[in-house]
Amino acid sequence: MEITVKQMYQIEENGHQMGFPRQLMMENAGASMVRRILEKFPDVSSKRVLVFAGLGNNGGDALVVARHLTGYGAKITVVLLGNPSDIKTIECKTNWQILEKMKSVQLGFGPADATNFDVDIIVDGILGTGITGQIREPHASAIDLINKTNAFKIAVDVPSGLDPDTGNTADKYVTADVTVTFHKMKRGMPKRKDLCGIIFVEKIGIPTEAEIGVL
Ligand SMILES: NC(=O)C1=CN([C@@H]2O[C@H](COP(=O)(O)OP(=O)(O)OC[C@H]3O[C@@H](n4cnc5c(N)ncnc54)[C@H](O)[C@@H]3O)[C@@H](O)[C@H]2O)[C@H](O)CC1
Ligand SMILES: [K+]
Repeated sequence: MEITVKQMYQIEENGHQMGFPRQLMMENAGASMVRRILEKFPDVSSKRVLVFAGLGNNGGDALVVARHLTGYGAKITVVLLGNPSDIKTIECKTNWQILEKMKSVQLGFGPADATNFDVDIIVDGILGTGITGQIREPHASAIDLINKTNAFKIAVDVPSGLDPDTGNTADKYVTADVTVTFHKMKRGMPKRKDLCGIIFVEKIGIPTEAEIGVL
């Protein structure tokens, strides 16, 4: 079954109201991505990983991926696309503040902090279901950078720049090798495997009753 962005946000809110907080949804989302990364790269401890994080919860998911991957010995660089003080959500900010305390993770603050980096894996946590309109800077430059590399690209929830409802793209968009989308397939994704790559749908612990009245 495929759902709309509006339905996803309603389900997320219902889950939160039932007592399953967004912070845990985010943790489960990031952990589910790491499982898929480990499937593809059992030797991830020898890999250099570049994580792009936007200022919303798509970025928050990516910060969780970064933290979990350090536990497997991967060399992690996280590039936040903006000022930490501009992070939009408490869930994303909480994860950023943890990374700030982790010497094992290199932190950057814009695409310029990522250019001299020969990476094996890129995590696209720039934009997810909260995308609106044409891509603004520095997100646009980050997307260009991602597409220029021949690193393995895995998208958080949606390839950044793809409209999850329609499958249309903004002026810039990530072409991913794999997309891990959460809870249920988003309506506009199956027809855009050219951008999503292989799509995995991962449950993140939201009670199914959160769908009552929505689906
Ligand atoms: N649905 C769930 O159960 C869960 C979803 N998770 C993740 O959360 C994102 C959605 O997060 P949200 O904060 O609502 O939006 P985004 O992070 O996708 O984007 C908002 C962020 O991006 C900026 N922005 C929007 N449009 C543009 C643009 N055209 N150019 C530049 N910047 C743009 C906006 O200003 C905000 O800063 C979902 O995709 C999942 O990944 C939860 O973490 C887990 C549960
Ligand atoms: K994304």
